[in-house]
Amino acid sequence: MTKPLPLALTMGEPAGIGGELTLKAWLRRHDLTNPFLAVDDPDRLRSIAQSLGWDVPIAVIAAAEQAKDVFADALPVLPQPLVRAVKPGSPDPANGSAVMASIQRAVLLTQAGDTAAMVTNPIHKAVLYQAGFAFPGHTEYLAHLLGVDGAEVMMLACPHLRVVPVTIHVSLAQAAAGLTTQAIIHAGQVTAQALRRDFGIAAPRLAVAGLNPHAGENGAMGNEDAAIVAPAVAALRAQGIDANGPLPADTLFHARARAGYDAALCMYHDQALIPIKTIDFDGGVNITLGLPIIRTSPDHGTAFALAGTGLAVETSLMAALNMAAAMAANRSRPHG
Ligand SMILES: NC(=O)c1ccc[n+]([C@@H]2O[C@H](COP(=O)([O-])OP(=O)(O)OC[C@H]3O[C@@H](n4cnc5c(N)ncnc54)[C@H](O)[C@@H]3O)[C@@H](O)[C@H]2O)c1
Ligand SMILES: N[C@H](C(=O)O)[C@H](O)COP(=O)(O)O
Repeated sequence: MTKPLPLALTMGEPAGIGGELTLKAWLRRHDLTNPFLAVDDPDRLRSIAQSLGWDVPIAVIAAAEQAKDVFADALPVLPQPLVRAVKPGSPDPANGSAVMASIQRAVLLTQAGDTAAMVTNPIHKAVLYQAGFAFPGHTEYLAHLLGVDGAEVMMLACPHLRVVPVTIHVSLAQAAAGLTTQAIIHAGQVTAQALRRDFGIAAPRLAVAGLNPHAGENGAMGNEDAAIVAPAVAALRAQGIDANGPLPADTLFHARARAGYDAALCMYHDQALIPIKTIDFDGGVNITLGLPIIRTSPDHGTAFALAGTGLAVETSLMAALNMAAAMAANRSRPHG
C-alpha cells in the first residue's frame, strides 16, 4: 500500500505556542492519519524540545517526499530560518518575514501536489501587521496567494457543529453595514459544495442566521433580515440548496437545533465563533473554503501566556491535521 502524502504544517508566530504544539503532535503521531512536515526553523524546534525535556529528534529534509520515510522516527522539518532568536511570549516583528515565508512555502508545496493539504499554526495578527502584513488573517492572505481574492469562505468545525461567518475580520459596524445578499449567497454556495465534496454529505442542509435579535421581529428590530438575508435564502433554495432562514441566532446552537442542519451561516464573526469555541474549544478546526487547495488550522490563537510552558493543549491542532487528511481523501475519491 502506498503511504499517504504528508501535510505541510507552518511555523505560525514563533513566540506563540505553535512550536510546542508541532512537537506534541509528532509525539502523538500514532493518532494521525497522515504524516506531516514542519516548514519551520529546526534550531528553534530543537531548543523548545530540549527546554521541555521532550524526546523529539529533528530530521532536516530537503524535499517533501522525504517526510513520509523519516516521520516514524523523527519530525521532518523543511528549514525556514528565523531572522532573530525568539523568546517564548515575546514576539519580534523582525521574524514576520519568516512567518509569511513559511505560509507561502506551504501553499506552493500543496499547489504542486507535494503535500496533500496545508495546516497553519496560529499567527499573531497585530505583530504581523507591524511587519507589513497587509491582510486581516490567513484566510484572506491565502486567497490572495492563490489568486482567488474574495472567493474565501471561513468555516469552523467540530464534531457537533459547523459554522460559517459571512463577514469575517471586520468591525461589527462594518459587518452590519457591508452585509450583502450576494455575500450570503456566495458563502452558501461554497459551503454546500464543500459539505458535499470534502465532508461527504450528499444533501447538505444550511441554517441561515438572522442579523438582528429575533431575526428582525418582522422589521421592529431591523430590516436587514427581510431585505438582505431572506432574498439570499430564497436564491439558494432556487439553486436547489436546502437553506432555511433567516433564523433567530440565539436559539440556533442548542443541541436539538444543531441536529437540524449541517452548517450554520452566520452574519458576523462572533455570531459564528462564540458558539463553536464554547462548545468545543479544544476540538474546533478552522477551514478555509473557496481555495483550490485544502487549508485547516486549530481554532485558537497564539496564547502567549502559555508559550514555553508545554501546557498548551494540542488537540485542536491534531483535529486540524486529521481533518485536512480526511478532506484530501474525500476529494481524491471519484464523485458521482
Ligand atoms: N489561526 C490563527 O492564526 C489564529 C486563530 C485565532 C486567533 N489568532 C490570533 O492569536 C492572537 C491571540 O488571540 P486571543 O488571545 O484572542 O486567543 P487565543 O486563542 O490565543 O487565547 C485565548 C485563551 O485560550 C487559551 N488557549 C489558546 N490556545 C490554547 C491551547 N492550545 N491550550 C490551552 N489554552 C489555550 C489562552 O491561554 C487564552 O486564555 C491574536 O492575534 C489572534 O488574532 C490566530
Ligand atoms: N477568526 C479566526 C478565529 O478567531 O479563530 C482567526 O482569527 C483565524 O483567522 P485566520 O485563519 O484567517 O488567520
